[in-house]
Amino acid sequence: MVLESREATKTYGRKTAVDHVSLELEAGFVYAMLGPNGSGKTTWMKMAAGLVKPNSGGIRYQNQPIGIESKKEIAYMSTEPYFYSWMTVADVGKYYEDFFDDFSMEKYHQLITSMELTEDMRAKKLSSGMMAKLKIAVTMARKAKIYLLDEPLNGIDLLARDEIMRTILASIEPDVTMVISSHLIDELERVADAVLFMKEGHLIRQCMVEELRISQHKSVADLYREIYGHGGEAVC
Ligand SMILES: Nc1ncnc2c1ncn2[C@@H]1O[C@H](COP(=O)(O)OP(=O)(O)OP(=O)(O)O)[C@@H](O)[C@H]1O
Repeated sequence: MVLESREATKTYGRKTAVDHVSLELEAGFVYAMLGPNGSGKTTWMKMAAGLVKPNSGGIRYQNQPIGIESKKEIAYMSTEPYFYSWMTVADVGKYYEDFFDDFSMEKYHQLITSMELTEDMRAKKLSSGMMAKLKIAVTMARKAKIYLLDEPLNGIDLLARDEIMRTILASIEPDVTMVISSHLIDELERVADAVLFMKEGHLIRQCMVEELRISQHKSVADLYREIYGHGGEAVC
Protein backbone atom coordinates (compact mmCIF):
# COMPACT_ATOMS: atom_id res chain seq x y z
CA MET A 1 0.00 0.00 0.00
CA VAL A 2 1.35 3.41 -0.97
CA LEU A 3 -1.32 5.72 0.42
CA GLU A 4 -3.93 5.21 3.10
CA SER A 5 -6.95 7.36 3.83
CA ARG A 6 -8.30 6.56 7.25
CA GLU A 7 -11.68 8.00 8.19
CA ALA A 8 -10.63 11.23 6.44
CA THR A 9 -13.29 13.88 6.98
CA LYS A 10 -13.52 17.47 5.78
CA THR A 11 -16.26 19.91 6.61
CA TYR A 12 -16.84 23.40 5.25
CA GLY A 13 -19.09 25.12 7.76
CA ARG A 14 -22.05 22.81 8.15
CA LYS A 15 -21.32 20.97 4.90
CA THR A 16 -19.44 17.66 5.18
CA ALA A 17 -17.63 17.44 1.86
CA VAL A 18 -15.77 14.21 2.69
CA ASP A 19 -17.19 11.95 5.35
CA HIS A 20 -15.01 9.28 7.03
CA VAL A 21 -13.41 8.08 3.81
CA SER A 22 -11.16 5.05 4.28
CA LEU A 23 -9.29 3.53 1.37
CA GLU A 24 -5.91 2.16 0.41
CA LEU A 25 -4.07 2.84 -2.85
CA GLU A 26 -1.67 0.23 -4.21
CA ALA A 27 1.48 1.14 -6.12
CA GLY A 28 1.16 0.78 -9.89
CA PHE A 29 -2.63 0.94 -9.99
CA VAL A 30 -4.79 3.38 -11.91
CA TYR A 31 -7.90 4.35 -9.95
CA ALA A 32 -10.94 6.05 -11.42
CA MET A 33 -12.70 8.22 -8.85
CA LEU A 34 -16.31 8.59 -9.88
CA GLY A 35 -19.39 10.23 -8.46
CA PRO A 36 -21.94 12.94 -9.14
CA ASN A 37 -21.18 16.64 -8.77
CA GLY A 38 -20.44 17.57 -5.19
CA SER A 39 -19.74 14.01 -4.02
CA GLY A 40 -16.35 14.95 -2.53
CA LYS A 41 -13.83 13.85 -5.19
CA THR A 42 -11.97 17.15 -5.43
CA THR A 43 -11.94 17.64 -1.67
CA TRP A 44 -10.50 14.17 -1.11
CA MET A 45 -7.80 14.77 -3.74
CA LYS A 46 -6.93 18.12 -2.19
CA MET A 47 -6.49 16.41 1.18
CA ALA A 48 -4.24 13.76 -0.39
CA ALA A 49 -2.27 16.54 -2.13
CA GLY A 50 -1.84 18.38 1.19
CA LEU A 51 -3.78 21.46 0.08
CA VAL A 52 -6.68 20.93 2.47
CA LYS A 53 -6.41 19.61 6.03
CA PRO A 54 -8.89 17.01 7.25
CA ASN A 55 -10.97 17.98 10.29
CA SER A 56 -10.66 14.43 11.56
CA GLY A 57 -9.07 11.20 10.41
CA GLY A 58 -6.16 11.54 8.04
CA ILE A 59 -4.23 10.47 4.99
CA ARG A 60 -0.79 8.87 5.07
CA TYR A 61 1.66 8.48 2.20
CA GLN A 62 4.35 5.79 2.61
CA ASN A 63 3.22 5.54 6.23
CA GLN A 64 3.88 9.22 6.96
CA PRO A 65 1.28 11.98 7.34
CA ILE A 66 0.70 14.12 4.28
CA GLY A 67 3.05 17.12 4.45
CA ILE A 68 6.12 18.70 2.91
CA GLU A 69 7.74 15.36 2.08
CA SER A 70 4.66 13.80 0.48
CA LYS A 71 4.12 16.91 -1.65
CA LYS A 72 7.46 16.19 -3.34
CA GLU A 73 6.13 12.87 -4.59
CA ILE A 74 2.42 13.49 -5.09
CA ALA A 75 1.50 15.59 -8.13
CA TYR A 76 -1.96 17.12 -8.21
CA MET A 77 -3.70 18.56 -11.24
CA SER A 78 -6.50 20.83 -10.14
CA THR A 79 -9.61 21.79 -12.07
CA GLU A 80 -8.86 25.45 -11.42
CA PRO A 81 -6.80 27.48 -13.90
CA TYR A 82 -3.48 28.27 -12.34
CA PHE A 83 -1.29 30.08 -14.83
CA TYR A 84 -0.79 33.81 -15.10
CA SER A 85 -2.34 35.06 -18.31
CA TRP A 86 0.91 36.71 -19.48
CA MET A 87 2.71 33.36 -19.47
CA THR A 88 3.66 31.48 -22.59
CA VAL A 89 3.81 27.68 -22.69
CA ALA A 90 7.59 28.01 -22.24
CA ASP A 91 7.12 30.27 -19.16
CA VAL A 92 4.76 27.74 -17.60
CA GLY A 93 7.47 25.07 -17.90
CA LYS A 94 10.10 27.34 -16.30
CA TYR A 95 7.72 28.28 -13.51
CA TYR A 96 7.12 24.62 -12.70
CA GLU A 97 10.80 23.79 -13.01
CA ASP A 98 11.52 26.37 -10.29
CA PHE A 99 8.85 24.94 -8.01
CA PHE A 100 9.40 21.21 -8.31
CA ASP A 101 12.70 19.35 -8.06
CA ASP A 102 11.23 16.39 -9.91
CA PHE A 103 10.16 18.48 -12.92
CA SER A 104 11.79 17.33 -16.18
CA MET A 105 12.01 19.99 -18.88
CA GLU A 106 12.81 17.27 -21.40
CA LYS A 107 9.62 15.40 -20.56
CA TYR A 108 7.67 18.67 -20.66
CA HIS A 109 8.90 19.34 -24.18
CA GLN A 110 7.95 15.83 -25.28
CA LEU A 111 4.48 16.21 -23.79
CA ILE A 112 3.72 19.62 -25.23
CA THR A 113 4.90 18.48 -28.65
CA SER A 114 2.73 15.37 -28.51
CA MET A 115 -0.22 17.57 -27.53
CA GLU A 116 0.45 19.96 -30.40
CA LEU A 117 1.26 22.94 -28.21
CA THR A 118 4.15 25.25 -29.01
CA GLU A 119 6.35 27.14 -26.59
CA ASP A 120 5.39 30.59 -27.85
CA MET A 121 1.64 30.14 -27.26
CA ARG A 122 0.22 32.48 -24.62
CA ALA A 123 -1.85 31.05 -21.78
CA LYS A 124 -4.56 33.70 -22.18
CA LYS A 125 -5.04 32.81 -25.83
CA LEU A 126 -5.39 29.06 -25.32
CA SER A 127 -8.77 27.45 -25.88
CA SER A 128 -10.13 25.52 -22.88
CA GLY A 129 -9.06 22.23 -24.50
CA MET A 130 -5.53 23.51 -25.11
CA MET A 131 -5.38 24.78 -21.54
CA ALA A 132 -6.43 21.33 -20.32
CA LYS A 133 -3.58 19.80 -22.36
CA LEU A 134 -1.10 22.28 -20.92
CA LYS A 135 -2.18 21.43 -17.37
CA ILE A 136 -1.72 17.74 -18.13
CA ALA A 137 1.71 18.30 -19.70
CA VAL A 138 3.01 20.37 -16.82
CA THR A 139 1.70 17.89 -14.23
CA MET A 140 2.93 14.77 -15.99
CA ALA A 141 6.38 16.33 -16.53
CA ARG A 142 6.94 15.82 -12.82
CA LYS A 143 8.47 12.47 -11.90
CA ALA A 144 6.01 11.83 -9.10
CA LYS A 145 5.02 8.59 -7.38
CA ILE A 146 1.33 9.45 -7.26
CA TYR A 147 -0.60 11.60 -9.72
CA LEU A 148 -3.98 12.94 -8.70
CA LEU A 149 -5.70 14.21 -11.84
CA ASP A 150 -8.94 16.05 -11.22
CA GLU A 151 -11.07 15.95 -14.36
CA PRO A 152 -8.13 15.96 -16.80
CA LEU A 153 -10.30 15.35 -19.85
CA ASN A 154 -12.62 18.32 -19.35
CA GLY A 155 -12.79 20.50 -22.42
CA ILE A 156 -10.88 18.04 -24.59
CA ASP A 157 -12.61 16.83 -27.73
CA LEU A 158 -13.66 13.23 -28.20
CA LEU A 159 -10.92 12.23 -30.61
CA ALA A 160 -8.17 13.76 -28.51
CA ARG A 161 -9.28 12.14 -25.24
CA ASP A 162 -8.08 8.62 -26.00
CA GLU A 163 -4.81 9.98 -27.33
CA ILE A 164 -4.33 12.02 -24.18
CA MET A 165 -5.11 9.10 -21.88
CA ARG A 166 -2.51 7.09 -23.81
CA THR A 167 0.00 9.91 -23.45
CA ILE A 168 -0.65 10.15 -19.72
CA LEU A 169 -0.22 6.42 -19.17
CA ALA A 170 2.80 6.10 -21.45
CA SER A 171 4.57 8.85 -19.54
CA ILE A 172 4.59 7.07 -16.17
CA GLU A 173 6.78 4.38 -14.62
CA PRO A 174 5.18 0.99 -13.83
CA ASP A 175 5.12 1.52 -10.04
CA VAL A 176 3.38 4.87 -10.27
CA THR A 177 -0.14 5.24 -8.88
CA MET A 178 -2.82 7.40 -10.43
CA VAL A 179 -6.17 8.61 -9.24
CA ILE A 180 -8.22 10.20 -12.01
CA SER A 181 -11.58 11.80 -11.45
CA SER A 182 -13.91 12.28 -14.36
CA HIS A 183 -17.49 12.25 -15.46
CA LEU A 184 -16.31 10.66 -18.73
CA ILE A 185 -16.67 7.08 -17.60
CA ASP A 186 -16.01 5.37 -20.92
CA GLU A 187 -12.57 6.94 -21.25
CA LEU A 188 -11.62 5.97 -17.70
CA GLU A 189 -13.04 2.47 -18.03
CA ARG A 190 -10.42 1.65 -20.67
CA VAL A 191 -7.51 2.52 -18.43
CA ALA A 192 -8.58 2.04 -14.82
CA ASP A 193 -7.65 -1.00 -12.74
CA ALA A 194 -10.04 -0.06 -9.96
CA VAL A 195 -12.95 2.29 -9.43
CA LEU A 196 -13.81 4.32 -6.36
CA PHE A 197 -17.45 5.40 -6.21
CA MET A 198 -18.16 8.52 -4.14
CA LYS A 199 -21.56 9.76 -3.02
CA GLU A 200 -22.38 12.65 -0.70
CA GLY A 201 -18.91 12.61 0.79
CA HIS A 202 -18.80 8.85 1.35
CA LEU A 203 -16.82 6.21 -0.48
CA ILE A 204 -19.71 3.86 -1.19
CA ARG A 205 -18.06 1.15 -3.36
CA GLN A 206 -14.63 0.10 -4.59
CA CYS A 207 -14.38 -2.36 -7.45
CA MET A 208 -11.67 -3.99 -9.51
CA VAL A 209 -12.58 -3.37 -13.15
CA GLU A 210 -11.38 -6.77 -14.41
CA GLU A 211 -13.33 -8.67 -11.75
CA LEU A 212 -16.42 -6.67 -12.58
CA ARG A 213 -16.10 -7.67 -16.23
CA ILE A 214 -15.29 -11.32 -15.65
CA SER A 215 -17.49 -12.28 -12.72
CA GLN A 216 -20.42 -9.95 -13.28
CA HIS A 217 -20.17 -9.23 -17.03
CA LYS A 218 -20.67 -5.57 -16.26
CA SER A 219 -18.97 -2.42 -17.39
CA VAL A 220 -18.13 0.42 -15.05
CA ALA A 221 -20.83 2.47 -16.79
CA ASP A 222 -23.40 -0.30 -16.02
CA LEU A 223 -22.43 -0.30 -12.38
CA TYR A 224 -22.46 3.51 -12.26
CA ARG A 225 -26.05 3.52 -13.51
CA GLU A 226 -27.05 0.87 -10.96
CA ILE A 227 -25.39 2.64 -8.07
CA TYR A 228 -26.53 6.18 -8.77
CA GLY A 229 -29.69 5.46 -10.70
CA HIS A 230 -31.30 2.81 -8.51
CA GLY A 231 -30.51 3.78 -4.96
CA GLY A 232 -27.09 2.23 -4.57
CA GLU A 233 -27.98 -1.47 -4.21
CA ALA A 234 -25.48 -2.70 -6.80
CA VAL A 235 -22.54 -4.82 -5.68
CA CYS A 236 -19.19 -5.51 -7.28
N1 LIG B 1 -14.18 25.70 -0.37
C1 LIG B 1 -15.41 25.24 -0.14
N2 LIG B 1 -16.27 25.90 0.65
C2 LIG B 1 -17.50 25.43 0.89
N3 LIG B 1 -17.99 24.27 0.39
C3 LIG B 1 -17.19 23.57 -0.41
C4 LIG B 1 -15.86 24.01 -0.73
N4 LIG B 1 -15.31 23.07 -1.54
C5 LIG B 1 -16.22 22.12 -1.73
N5 LIG B 1 -17.36 22.41 -1.06
C6 LIG B 1 -18.59 21.60 -1.02
O1 LIG B 1 -18.20 20.27 -0.69
C7 LIG B 1 -18.94 19.33 -1.45
C8 LIG B 1 -17.99 18.43 -2.21
O2 LIG B 1 -17.37 19.20 -3.23
P1 LIG B 1 -16.24 18.63 -4.19
O3 LIG B 1 -15.79 19.74 -5.06
O4 LIG B 1 -15.25 17.91 -3.37
O5 LIG B 1 -17.07 17.57 -5.06
P2 LIG B 1 -16.74 16.85 -6.45
O6 LIG B 1 -17.19 15.44 -6.31
O7 LIG B 1 -15.34 17.09 -6.82
O8 LIG B 1 -17.70 17.62 -7.45
P3 LIG B 1 -17.58 17.89 -9.05
O9 LIG B 1 -17.77 16.57 -9.73
O10 LIG B 1 -18.71 18.83 -9.30
O11 LIG B 1 -16.24 18.51 -9.29
C9 LIG B 1 -19.88 20.14 -2.33
O12 LIG B 1 -21.15 20.21 -1.70
C10 LIG B 1 -19.25 21.50 -2.41
O13 LIG B 1 -20.20 22.51 -2.57
